[in-house]
Amino acid sequence: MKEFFKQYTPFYKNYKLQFFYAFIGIILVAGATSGTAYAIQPLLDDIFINKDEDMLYMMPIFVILLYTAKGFGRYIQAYYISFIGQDITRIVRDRLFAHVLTLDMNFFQKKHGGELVSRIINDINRIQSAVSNYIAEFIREVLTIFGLVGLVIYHSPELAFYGLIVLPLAIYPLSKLAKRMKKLSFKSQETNADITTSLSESFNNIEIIKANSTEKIESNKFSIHNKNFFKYNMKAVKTNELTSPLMEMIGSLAFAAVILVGGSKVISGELTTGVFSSFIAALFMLYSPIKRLSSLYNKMQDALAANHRINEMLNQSPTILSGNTQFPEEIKSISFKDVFLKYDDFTALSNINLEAKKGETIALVGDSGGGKSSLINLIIRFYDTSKGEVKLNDELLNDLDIKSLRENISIVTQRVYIFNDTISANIAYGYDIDEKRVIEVLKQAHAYDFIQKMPQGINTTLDEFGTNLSGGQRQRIAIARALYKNPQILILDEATSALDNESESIISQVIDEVSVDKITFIIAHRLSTIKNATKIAVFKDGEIVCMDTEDNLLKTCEEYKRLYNLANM
Ligand SMILES: Nc1ncnc2c1ncn2[C@@H]1O[C@H](COP(=O)(O)OP(=O)(O)OP(=O)(O)O)[C@@H](O)[C@H]1O
Repeated sequence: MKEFFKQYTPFYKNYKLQFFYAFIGIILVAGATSGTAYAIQPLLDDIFINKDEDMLYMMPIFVILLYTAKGFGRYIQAYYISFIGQDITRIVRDRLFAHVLTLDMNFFQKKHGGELVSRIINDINRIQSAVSNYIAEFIREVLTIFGLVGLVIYHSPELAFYGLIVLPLAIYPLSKLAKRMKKLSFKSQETNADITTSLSESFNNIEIIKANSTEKIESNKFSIHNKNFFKYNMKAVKTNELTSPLMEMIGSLAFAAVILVGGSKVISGELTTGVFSSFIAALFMLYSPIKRLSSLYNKMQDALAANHRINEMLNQSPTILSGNTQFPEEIKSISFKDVFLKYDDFTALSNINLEAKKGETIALVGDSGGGKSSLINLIIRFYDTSKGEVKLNDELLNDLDIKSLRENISIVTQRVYIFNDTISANIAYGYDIDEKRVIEVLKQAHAYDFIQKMPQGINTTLDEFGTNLSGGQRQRIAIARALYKNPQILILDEATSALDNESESIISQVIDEVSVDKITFIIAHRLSTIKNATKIAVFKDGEIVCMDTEDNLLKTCEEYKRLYNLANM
């Protein structure tokens, strides 16, 4: 808990004014609560017993003022405290998202999107009350307790002793309950993340689910997570709701003692009825803030668990670090020397030696899982080599500024990413929109014809998954996007797989034309796409087993011949 506040206290200095207003509200509420208990004494003694008429007119005004002050206090406290809580969570959520985006590809490959969504939305919501409301409630309840304790002691120190003596008895069971709450909060949050993960997985794979009629299986899987969530929430309710009856039972012991001792004092005339009633009222009122404090402590456990998970992510730092050298004006070559790549313990690439020069197109072929995409992962620095070096001109790739490296690389993969925005914004993604250039690259990618026919041409809005486009049209958009920034390295990973033969050969021609001043890497299963490549690297089990032109490979490389024959069967 200490750590939690250490982490969030620095935020508070930006909200001095809001805290000031909230504090006034808190004082009004705490003061008015004690005032209400106090008012019972003159009400009974002066009005009912002494028949004081002045009091009869003053008391109603006093009560109205008291409740008005309390209502006003509660309102401004609630408003300003919420403001602080909402604003801090907004900032933490922004920070967390920005931080997560800087993490390695490896992180995203291991974490489910749904889990990340759950942390950024649900976990941060959970800390919102803790950074604001709980603090305010804590201060308010403590002040109220002080006010009421002061009042009971003022009325009768002896009775106060009997009324308050049982309080320490409550500490042990309450702390047990709090510990249990902490454990349950963790569980409940984990199962909540499972639910989000399961949902996002299902919606992302809806095509496969429908095509295989697995709706029932998926909804059953979801039900299990949902049931677990229910189970832990109910356990938490069971624990949390025990606080109140427990406090009341312990409290009843105190009341019994007070009635016995206080009642006999009233009978013997030592205490007036008014003082005794005011005392009892204050004691009654006292138990409710104490109860609230302990349930606050339990709720705080939930926030601590969420914060622990948030910190887990905030404490992760990227291992793919940027160098300082800007990407060269002109690329001359990229070379791999004795390169190895491991994903955790699995060696995906070994002994890679390859050099590509400006103007060359290198094709990467081989069976699935051979390591082709892994080589691309190294060029764009989604991963770093485990051994060996990759150089661009004479500069180590790792010494280059990552942003400038990626600005000079365009990659088109089989999976096309479309953003919910206009076609021109999709093409110029990350750069200013130059409509002339957008049209130029759309023409190069043979996409302009179908886009012209759309209602608003290049200003037509695409939906997030590009569902208003065919697979081939989406790929052309992706190719146009890759060409837009005129990269020095162009990577096409199965980029033309969704195109028909005719379109593919047209696009291949375009790529041949644009690649004269670049280094181009092409991964393609359709070998017709790569026949013009400068050289073809044949991958098998993470190694390049042959590398040459197609003609030579057909003469010398058994593995290529096998692939070639397979493709032409
Ligand atoms: N992020 C990763 N973590 C762990 N293993 C991985 C990861 N990415 C790839 N692999 C493994 O590395 C090996 C090479 O994968 P890679 O994607 O480079 O093959 P590929 O030749 O591009 O295959 P395909 O033609 O199917 O795209 C495979 O066995 C794959 O399971």
